[in-house]
Amino acid sequence: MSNTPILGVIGGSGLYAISSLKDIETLEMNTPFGKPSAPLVVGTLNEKRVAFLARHGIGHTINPTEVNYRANIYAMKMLGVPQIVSISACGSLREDYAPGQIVIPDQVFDFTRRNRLQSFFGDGLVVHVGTANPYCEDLTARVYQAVSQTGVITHAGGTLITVEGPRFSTKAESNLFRSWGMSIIGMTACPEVFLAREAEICYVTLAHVTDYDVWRTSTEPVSVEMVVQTLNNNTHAAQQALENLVGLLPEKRNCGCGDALKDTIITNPGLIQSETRRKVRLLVDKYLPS
Ligand SMILES: CSC[C@H]1O[C@H](OP(=O)(O)O)[C@H](O)[C@@H]1O
Ligand SMILES: Nc1ncnc2[nH]cnc12
Repeated sequence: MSNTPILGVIGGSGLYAISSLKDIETLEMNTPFGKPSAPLVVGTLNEKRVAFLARHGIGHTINPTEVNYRANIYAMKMLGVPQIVSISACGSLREDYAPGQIVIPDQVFDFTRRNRLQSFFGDGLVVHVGTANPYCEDLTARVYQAVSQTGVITHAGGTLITVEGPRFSTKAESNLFRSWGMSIIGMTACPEVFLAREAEICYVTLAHVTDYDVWRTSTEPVSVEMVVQTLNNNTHAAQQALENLVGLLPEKRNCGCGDALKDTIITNPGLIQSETRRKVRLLVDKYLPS
């Protein structure tokens, strides 16, 4: 078996480890963008190597604004991970997406405010990556199949709005997001999904619906207790879905994610500083003259 992980899993609130991983290696990593949220844990799941990372750190010490999203995605890239599933706790902005169910969104809306670092590039290297369809459609189909097999009610599609947090929304905000057609709400999808695209890694969010946010008059407003309680009832389903998913992953990707940076570099290669290039070598070397 190759030691290169076939799948990366970024676990969010309530998912700090994959209990069924075997033959584990724990890797303290460093990247040109700093340290990831926690050591990466590589282990075997259903006969395939999988890399796991706890987004908020062990013991949940890092809030959504403070997560070093660039280091987390770059660390996955350094391991050679071709596809990532993000597990995320989300509020529902629709009546028919109920707590306890799972949503696989197909769009995101970035409503973050605190200037989260959105790109690996800059410093004299200008890159404009396409994000019209931010989620990998091939991986989405497989994740949907894997989750459906668990028996949990699963919804394909919907727009995930990312708010800055760490506070939950006001009723005015929640109702506005509903009027905009948003389906679910979280605090971490952006910029993670965009950085995965720049790293040419397929990316999908598996969203656990944990609450109805604050808009629904007949329901208590979201609280941490509510989120944790719903997640605790659902952790087993997420782990089972991951086990199913590794059995459904292709040996070779057939989507376009692996070439996402093709024709996106607009800077004259002769003007790129060697220090800048060195930092993102893993991402751009195949597109630049040596
Ligand atoms: C604990 S409630 C709010 C918190 O939960 C979600 O985290 P993640 O997306 O990492 O599962 C949400 O985005 C907030 O960060
Ligand atoms: N209602 C909510 N708003 C933002 N992030 C969340 N994570 C879980 N529920 C949430």
